[in-house]
Amino acid sequence: MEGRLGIIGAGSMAEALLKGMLSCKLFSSGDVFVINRKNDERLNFFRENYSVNTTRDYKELLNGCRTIIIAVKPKDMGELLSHIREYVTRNHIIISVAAGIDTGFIENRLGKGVQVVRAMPNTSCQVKESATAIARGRYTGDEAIKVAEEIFSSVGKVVIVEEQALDAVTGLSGSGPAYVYLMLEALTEAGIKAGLVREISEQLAIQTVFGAAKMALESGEAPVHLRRKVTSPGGTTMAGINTLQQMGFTASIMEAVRNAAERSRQMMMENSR
Ligand SMILES: NC(=O)C1=CN([C@@H]2O[C@H](COP(=O)(O)OP(=O)(O)OC[C@H]3O[C@@H](n4cnc5c(N)ncnc54)[C@H](O)[C@@H]3O)[C@@H](O)[C@H]2O)C=CC1
Ligand SMILES: O=C(O)[C@@H]1CCC=N1
Repeated sequence: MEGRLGIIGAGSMAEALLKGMLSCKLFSSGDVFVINRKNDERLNFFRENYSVNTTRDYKELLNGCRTIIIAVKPKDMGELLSHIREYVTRNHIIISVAAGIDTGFIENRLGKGVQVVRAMPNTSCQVKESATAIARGRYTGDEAIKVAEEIFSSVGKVVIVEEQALDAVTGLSGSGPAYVYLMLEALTEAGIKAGLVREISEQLAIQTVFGAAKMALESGEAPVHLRRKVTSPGGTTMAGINTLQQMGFTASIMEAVRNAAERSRQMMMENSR
């Protein structure tokens, strides 16, 4: 991609994204500038491991890069925006991945009709398998959306949605990898309890989730049909599924996504105070 990329916040999300983008050569490391707050260790780590440029100067970052990814925690957004406000122009493309921070919050604090894209990727960016949704702000042009789409397409799949959908996206696919990891932990422990050694149990659990996801993606069949194919009447799967449903599996997942989406909405309220 042409031009330089600035990344604000050198945390786990920034690292996952950077790894994915560099590995598919969307940007060369020399064209990436990273800044982090009061944490030179993290900047050293980024410089040493990814050969990117690092800076402690917001002005240098904003003057040198047109596209900026903001990956700080939601609670730090207000303070950060006050630091960069004077250096941001309408030519910049500001892409925020912060959960529960809407484009209006960013636009109000940056002023001048700045182009903002709100994105919700997940940590699978690192292996180029993120599920990302992006939404445009009030002043965001088509080209800015294209740039964001290209960035997140390089690290997985992208959907473009209206901003009001982003709390739901956050509850489903932003947080979703953690639900799947929890399931992997549980499957592994269950396998051990049923008589397997840890290494074998974990390997089988991970491959099973991977294979099921791949089938759902590639077979063209709906998950409900795929599930029925595994479930023989009176067989082992039915015994397992019946237990899952009796213990509230579907209800738990519905409630988990609802609560996470609600938390995203709450975070907006907390941060706008
Ligand atoms: N971790 C995840 O799975 C996902 C996280 N996100 C969002 O990504 C954002 C970052 O999350 P993580 O990487 O997990 O957090 P993190 O805590 O690992 O990283 C945030 C980094 O931002 C730095 N920072 C804070 N204020 C700053 C400032 N004013 N200037 C420069 N750097 C500053 C911190 O020092 C820290 O290194 C959050 O807003 C989160 O909602 C979005 C999707 C998934
Ligand atoms: O837990 C969080 O708040 C962030 C946003 C989505 C995934 N992790």
